[in-house]
Amino acid sequence: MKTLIKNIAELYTGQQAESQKSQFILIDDNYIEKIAPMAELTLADEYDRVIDAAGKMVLPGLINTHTHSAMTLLRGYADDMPLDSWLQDKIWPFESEVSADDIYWGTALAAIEMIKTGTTTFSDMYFAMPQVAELVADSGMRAVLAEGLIEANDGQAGLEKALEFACEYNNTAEGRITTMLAPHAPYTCSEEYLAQITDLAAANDLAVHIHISESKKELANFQKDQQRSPIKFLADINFFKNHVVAAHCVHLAPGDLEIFRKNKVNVSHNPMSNAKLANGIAPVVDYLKNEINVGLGTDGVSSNNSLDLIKEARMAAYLQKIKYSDPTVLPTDQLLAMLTQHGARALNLNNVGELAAGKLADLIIINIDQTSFSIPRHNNLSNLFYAADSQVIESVMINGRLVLDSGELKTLDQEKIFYEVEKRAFKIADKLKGVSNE
Ligand SMILES: CSC[C@H]1O[C@@H](n2cnc3c(O)ncnc32)[C@H](O)[C@@H]1O
Ligand SMILES: [Zn+2]
Repeated sequence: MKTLIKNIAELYTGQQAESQKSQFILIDDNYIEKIAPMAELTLADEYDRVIDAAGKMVLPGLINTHTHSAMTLLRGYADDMPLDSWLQDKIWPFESEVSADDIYWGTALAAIEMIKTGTTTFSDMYFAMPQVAELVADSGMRAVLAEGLIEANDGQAGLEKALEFACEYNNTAEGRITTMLAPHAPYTCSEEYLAQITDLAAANDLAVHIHISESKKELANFQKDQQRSPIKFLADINFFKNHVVAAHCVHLAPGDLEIFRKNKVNVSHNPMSNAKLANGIAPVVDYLKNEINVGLGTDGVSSNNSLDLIKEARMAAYLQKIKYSDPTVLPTDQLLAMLTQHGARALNLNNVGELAAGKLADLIIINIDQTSFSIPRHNNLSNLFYAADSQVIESVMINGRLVLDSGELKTLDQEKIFYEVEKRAFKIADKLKGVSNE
């Protein structure tokens, strides 16, 4: 099937720094065949369906480099707490009651939210990955999936299962699913466990997704117990020999930046979660100055509490401007690059993050014509990042398929998903209330 997106008022391809006016995109099944000015559209450009993008801006689909999708089940369940007690007293007890089916439905709710806010790819570290993969297949989304490993809970059996999942599901769902290994953090996995994961990742050509240096306490505990930072500890065990996506990376010790630069570590910056849990503001400007690749992530919905990457980018810009007392840092073109090309690089995805002939057709169509946020149109990217809400996202195409068409979800049954999530989340919360009241 061939699709023509015509009359695009403003197009950001990611390949050219500047936007282009009045363009068309021709898509052949899941690949972009051609992008050119409308004046160059000829009868030779054949197509089966047309999307009229007059008054619309088209961007590459947005990429969430770090989340725990099914944590939608915990939205609003545990707020305003510090990381360690939030995890130990509220999140982990709740998660111990969550079933594989609950995770399917929680991920479905996440997919609704991601699609409606323009996310086409997400990187998930959570439990019950076969169910997450099923939802990804059903929803039409693109995802990088990894079974999260906490050594005390998962041990060797969990590691075997995670590896089996990664090998079996890599490149499935028409290529929309790729996989990684995901040790949770250096404070929940021992040196031996992390070394074993490092070797298994290398042997199976898998990238690794992990939380690192999220809180001040994590850095202080490591320095007390190990006389080195978590990043130096990981470097010492050769953890960075694989492609690594490191979430958070808020607190660095001297030398850590150089370790990241030398080893080409990819940082997933999660400003909303870092702010809400009061973990601090990551030194993103320093990462960028050192040519360290930075993508954006939302983290899970219990520490955010949404999956909206436009909001995330806005928060990233504001916090970096404050941290460095410099309003020029993280301008809107940089935000877009972090959400698209840099995110794709972080996730080891070569064919998304940019719009060009030969790339996969993952894109979003934004209304810049009839929303108050979009007028006046001095600068549409500025309006998107500094003014808009997700209402401006009109259509979302993933792998050449419209999953949101003029505001209508095409792959997911929203009513059923809302019902299932509400029912399942309350059931777990009620059970835990019973336990703590006894
Ligand atoms: C082993 S699956 C992932 C695991 O991580 C937990 N989690 C969610 N957010 C954070 C965070 O900000 N720091 C550390 N761990 C986090 C999640 O609840 C799962 O248990
Ligand atoms: Zn996380």
